[in-house]
Amino acid sequence: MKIGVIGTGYVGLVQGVILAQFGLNVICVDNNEEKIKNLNNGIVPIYEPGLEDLMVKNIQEKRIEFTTDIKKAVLESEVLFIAVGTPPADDGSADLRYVLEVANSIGEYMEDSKVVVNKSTVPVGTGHLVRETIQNKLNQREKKLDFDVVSNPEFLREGKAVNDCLRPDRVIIGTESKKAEEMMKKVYNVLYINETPFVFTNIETAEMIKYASNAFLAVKISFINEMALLAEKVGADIQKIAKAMGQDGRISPKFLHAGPGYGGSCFPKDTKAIAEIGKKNNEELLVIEAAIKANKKQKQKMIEKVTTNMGNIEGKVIAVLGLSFKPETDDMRDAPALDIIKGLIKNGAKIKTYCPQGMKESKWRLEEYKESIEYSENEYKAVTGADATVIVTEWNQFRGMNLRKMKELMKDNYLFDLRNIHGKNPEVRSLFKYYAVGRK
Ligand SMILES: NC(=O)c1ccc[n+]([C@@H]2O[C@H](COP(=O)([O-])OP(=O)(O)OC[C@H]3O[C@@H](n4cnc5c(N)ncnc54)[C@H](O)[C@@H]3O)[C@@H](O)[C@H]2O)c1
Ligand SMILES: O=c1ccn([C@@H]2O[C@H](COP(=O)(O)OP(=O)(O)O[C@H]3O[C@H](CO)[C@@H](O)[C@H](O)[C@H]3O)[C@@H](O)[C@H]2O)c(=O)[nH]1
Repeated sequence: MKIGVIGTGYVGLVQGVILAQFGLNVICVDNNEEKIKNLNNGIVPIYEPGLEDLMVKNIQEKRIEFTTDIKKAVLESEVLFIAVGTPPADDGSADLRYVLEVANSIGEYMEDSKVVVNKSTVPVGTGHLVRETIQNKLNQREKKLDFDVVSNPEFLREGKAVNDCLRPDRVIIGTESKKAEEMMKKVYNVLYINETPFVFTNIETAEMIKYASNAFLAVKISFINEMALLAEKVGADIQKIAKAMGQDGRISPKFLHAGPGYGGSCFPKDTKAIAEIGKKNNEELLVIEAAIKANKKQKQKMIEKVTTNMGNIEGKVIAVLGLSFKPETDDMRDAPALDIIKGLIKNGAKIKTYCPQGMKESKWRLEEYKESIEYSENEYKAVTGADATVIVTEWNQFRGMNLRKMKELMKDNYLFDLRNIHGKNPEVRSLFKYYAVGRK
């Protein structure tokens, strides 16, 4: 069976490679020529651990190919995955232009029956919009062709995407067609026969499962962040609170790490998108809206933590360690570090920074502030001469830093540990003026 995957970003590329790894023949399409050129040379354009090796292996075994030619992919594939971006529009709703562009191309080029699978995160109702778009194109071409639409949302986490796709917690298949359902069982045969839980449902439910899952996790993070702010005020310890809460199986310890607020290409965008869906359907989603507000406040609180504890930061040098929104990714979309750096610069600070993967993209995202930012070769160079160090992202190499050396290199000894990674080190409080999140 040949599978077409349209869009080779964080989701499409990983999905394409994993389907090839499952033994299917895959053709991946992107309209970004440079991306396709790199992929054809075995170069993965993103940082995602484990992906390049698996991709190269599948290229060599001739199970995966890359092209900019969407017509070829449509003609050759039985099943077509749509995995293009759904970025936020100005009002926070999901911008469906890329999804519908692809649906249009499918309608334009298909010559036989297809199963069209939506992997992008999309508002409820998009499955039907995709169907309508394809059908309109077929009508224009005066073609009577059979096709099915399936919603198959993706739950991979960046940095762990390969494992998440190889061993998903569950696979959601939303469709009204029995034939399409059977086809999807074949696509995911390796998972289906190996006890991965499958949920078969209608398109609307599948579409909403994705938003509900992301929104729930975002609410959980905003909740623990709010508890952290209170813990600081009353002299409690958020890490002990989270651990004890998590020991209740109904709560679970996951996603209870207080920090600088959630970021990334999904939680910020998807919480806003589902809040908009609520408004459009006259059902205000109060809990999710509160989580969005709390997340904005959390980032502001991190800036205040630095300014109030250091006093005036005008002319001070602040080392920011970690730029990407989480470790093991180069993704800078909605990374809290961006807001924190901007806030510190607006208060007069100069920034020295280092991130293992986020620096290239930060340079253009922070272009406007470039006079106030110096990018360093490593974490020790970044802290050299700094009045304060702010750890924004918990890359392992920052966990393993030699704190004595760090202190010696710094000019003053403020350490703001926004991920609570050094709190248990007995030396940290004697070496630094140490500030964590959610504990004194
Ligand atoms: N990134 C994640 O961790 C993640 C996880 C689950 C779901 N999602 C969802 O999956 C979707 C894709 O996310 P992503 O992070 O992979 O996005 P991305 O921006 O990394 O990749 C999208 C790709 O689609 C390509 N594209 C756009 N229009 C095209 C067209 N008409 N034809 C061919 N290619 C086209 C772009 O060039 C880009 O390479 C989004 O809806 C997102 O919300 C993302
Ligand atoms: O206890 C926690 C857990 C996470 N975060 C932050 O939350 C954000 C998102 O983290 P994570 O969920 O690990 O990363 P993503 O790669 O954005 O993955 C989320 O978004 C994807 C896109 O929709 C989904 O597929 C995944 O299931 C979902 O976890 C990051 O800024 C984290 O630092 C915290 O602050 N505290």
